[in-house]
Amino acid sequence: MSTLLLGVNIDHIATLRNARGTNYPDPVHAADVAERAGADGITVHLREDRRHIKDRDVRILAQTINTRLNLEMAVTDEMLSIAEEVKPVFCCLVPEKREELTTEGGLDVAGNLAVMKHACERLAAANILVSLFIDADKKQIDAAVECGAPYIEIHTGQYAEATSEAELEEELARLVEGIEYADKLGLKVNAGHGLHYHNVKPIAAIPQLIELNIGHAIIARAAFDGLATAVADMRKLMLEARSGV
Ligand SMILES: CC(=O)[C@@H](O)[C@H](O)COP(=O)(O)O
Ligand SMILES: NCC(=O)COP(=O)(O)O
Repeated sequence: MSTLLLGVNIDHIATLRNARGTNYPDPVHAADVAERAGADGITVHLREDRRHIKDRDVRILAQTINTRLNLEMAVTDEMLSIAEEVKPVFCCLVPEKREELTTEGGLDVAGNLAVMKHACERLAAANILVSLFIDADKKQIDAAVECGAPYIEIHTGQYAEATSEAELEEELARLVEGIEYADKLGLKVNAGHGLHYHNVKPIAAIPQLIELNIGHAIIARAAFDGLATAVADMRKLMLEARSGV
């Protein structure tokens, strides 16, 4: 069975820094520690309101990390221009609402086909690998194919928020069905949002998945155990699930 990659989202290192307006903790330092602990990639979400990651972080990370930068961003002209200039390896296009606490769902690619197609073409022309953050919904998966995006990231938020065993099973089944469908259509499939140490294994065991992007839980665990341990422990759980442990 193929391996499963871990992209570590370091947004909330920036949240902590910005809480006091200091220059520490620095996401650039966090990326280095995460990479040395086994992260396969670094993910940051440059929100339009710059509530955590700042432009400076993205620019320095693009020049300093040793793995792959995955820049999450809204589909706006401003963000597309930043991506074209900074040239991360991956750009994950995500929906964004100014007032949301965190990302609440997947993109409506099917309902905004022309805009999404144009964004995918702009990024592809800049040699950036595009990923569309969508729900495990066949209509959205078909639309991602139509846009020519090589990757999708399946939103696992509803699975993470399930409040009963039955709901969890139902959400997992929905994710598996969508991931299998996307894989059959030739999309490369990642997943993420709300994954933590106690819910990651069933997702990590889905064989078609290439990478999981995980942030909040790892940064929260890092406050007690240190970032290197938090990354290594998450990676261990993912790889155990992949090898059937
Ligand atoms: C797109 C996605 O699922 C998340 O990575 C998102 O970036 C989380 O945003 P916050 O880090 O602001 O919660
Ligand atoms: N795209 C998902 C991501 O980067 C991390 O989300 P979370 O683990 O912070 O919820």
